[in-house]
Amino acid sequence: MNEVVEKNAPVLDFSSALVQLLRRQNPAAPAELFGLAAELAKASERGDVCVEIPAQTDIAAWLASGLVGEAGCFAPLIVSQQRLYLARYHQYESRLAEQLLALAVDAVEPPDERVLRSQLQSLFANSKENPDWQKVAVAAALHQRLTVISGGPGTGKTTTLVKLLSLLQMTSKTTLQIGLAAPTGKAAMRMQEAIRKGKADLIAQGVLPDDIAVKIPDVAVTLHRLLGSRFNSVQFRHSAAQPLVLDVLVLDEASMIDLALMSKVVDALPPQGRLILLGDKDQLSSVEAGAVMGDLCAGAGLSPQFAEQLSNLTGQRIEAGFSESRIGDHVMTLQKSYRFSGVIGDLARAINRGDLRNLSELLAASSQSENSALTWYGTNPAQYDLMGPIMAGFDDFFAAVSRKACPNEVFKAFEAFRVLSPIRNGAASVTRVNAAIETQLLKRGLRSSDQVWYAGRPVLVPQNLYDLELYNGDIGLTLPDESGKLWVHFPTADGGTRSIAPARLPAVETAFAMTVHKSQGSEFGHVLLLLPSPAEGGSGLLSRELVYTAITRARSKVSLWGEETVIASASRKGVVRQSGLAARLQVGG
Ligand SMILES: Nc1ncnc2c1ncn2[C@@H]1O[C@H](COP(=O)(O)OP(=O)(O)OP(=O)(O)O)[C@@H](O)[C@H]1O
Repeated sequence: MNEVVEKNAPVLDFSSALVQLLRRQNPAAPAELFGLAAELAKASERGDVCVEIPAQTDIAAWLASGLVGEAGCFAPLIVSQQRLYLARYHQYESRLAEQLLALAVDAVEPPDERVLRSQLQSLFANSKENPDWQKVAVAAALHQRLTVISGGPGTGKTTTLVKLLSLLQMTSKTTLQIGLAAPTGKAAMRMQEAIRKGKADLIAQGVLPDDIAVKIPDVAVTLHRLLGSRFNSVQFRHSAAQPLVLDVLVLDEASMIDLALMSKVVDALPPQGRLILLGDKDQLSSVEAGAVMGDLCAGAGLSPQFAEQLSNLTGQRIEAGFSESRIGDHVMTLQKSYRFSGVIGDLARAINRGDLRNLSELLAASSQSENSALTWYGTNPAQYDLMGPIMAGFDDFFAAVSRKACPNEVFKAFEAFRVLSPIRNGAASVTRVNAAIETQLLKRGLRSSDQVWYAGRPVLVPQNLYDLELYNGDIGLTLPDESGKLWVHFPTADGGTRSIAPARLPAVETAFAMTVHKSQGSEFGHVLLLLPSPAEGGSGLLSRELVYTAITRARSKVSLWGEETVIASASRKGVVRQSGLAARLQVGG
């Protein structure tokens, strides 16, 4: 009988399920506690790590209920620093903060300052910046176990990394084992391509000797692969008990790494291992809970002693900053973009700063000519039939599919253009655009109406599929073999592709258009960004970080579809994720 009741019971959302569980444990607990627990569950699904507890709350009564404990207690909910946490998030956050602070104070063998000064001089001989923050970041990292390098697109994070790794190898008595990883397959692939290019550039400039270059790896893996994911388990093979066998771990696209994963990576770092994080603190936070990169960079500034040491090493005047953070000396921000000198960079900056006047001028000056780097469909966006520009954007891709070009070539053509939207459903959404494109393909005879799989169907993997070694966000392209049989090709780390039968991929989504969140860690030649108005249901999701992230995915062209008021209000709205990590890293935290 019980079984029947269970089977027919409605499926509860997380919030109701949590409250039900807590009520079962102690029905007499304070009503406000159940209320805030429900809010906490909902907030955690939005990406918050905790919620603030109202000032007048009788926390003693909550603790007496047995449902809430203080740090270190065994209870479903934890109260800490006037915040309420789900126990596991509290564990991740407090442990990560402790480990980062320990890494920050842990000394490394200091390099010979005289030698380092001359090595920096030769590596940055062509530098025209003063101060050159790339040089400062390298000089700082040589003295640290923990270094965070934040910078917008094209600010030279990878270039800086290659110089840093070469100096680490040059100054080490033994060859250092260096691991390179990124949160998604796409990001790992981009990381290794950028490192290969960075190495080649430095070799060509004559500042990276061949014997050092070979000691800098140029193969990057996903974080899940690095840590050793296990089938059906959230635990990894590598942890504090079985640390990674590495001297230096570099993580790219750190803004995409959520609290739980970051905590597990740092856990798996071996004693004496160095951690270097690269990312852009202004981008969207991770899909899962936390805002780790933003929290690590919050309130950071250089201490007077370290600023002076860096001034001596770099021969440049480095100002100390007022730091609220205990890891302020470990956070380096690269300022100058070497990629975006034109309108895309200006637009990204205007959005980031909420500079509405500049934004308005840039939009007004945009043109709808093919060659313009910024096209704006803004005056009454609904009047535009976007299918023309969208299909034109995929012209080269469809041509490559039709002439049965090799998978790598088809991938290259696909990377040239992408439609991005903040929303999955509704007008101007990912689903709507993908369906409209598939209708066009039907009209052009490139697929038949009953065909889910067709030559040229791009697909996105929406979750980790460990048995297939595919990860959330991976993109595959459906292409026929010589006999006409369809296979889905995925890029591999060695620059090739591997193919999987469509039948093994039941849950994938068509990916001509994708959400801005899923586009993180990728880059496309031309991005067409759809920004739905409040009436179209998109405004709640729009934020400065989202528009900035979307725009900076574009290498050479951005097409923007949305009213100026929508873009302006997004750029005024920063996303604040509730988290206690920044506070734990703060002076006195
Ligand atoms: N100091 C510099 N002087 C001149 N060009 C530079 C400098 N630093 C980087 N670049 C060039 O700028 C481009 C972007 O550099 P890099 O790939 O290192 O940036 P990034 O911040 O890693 O970019 P991404 O946004 O892709 O993560 C490269 O072509 C690189 O050669």
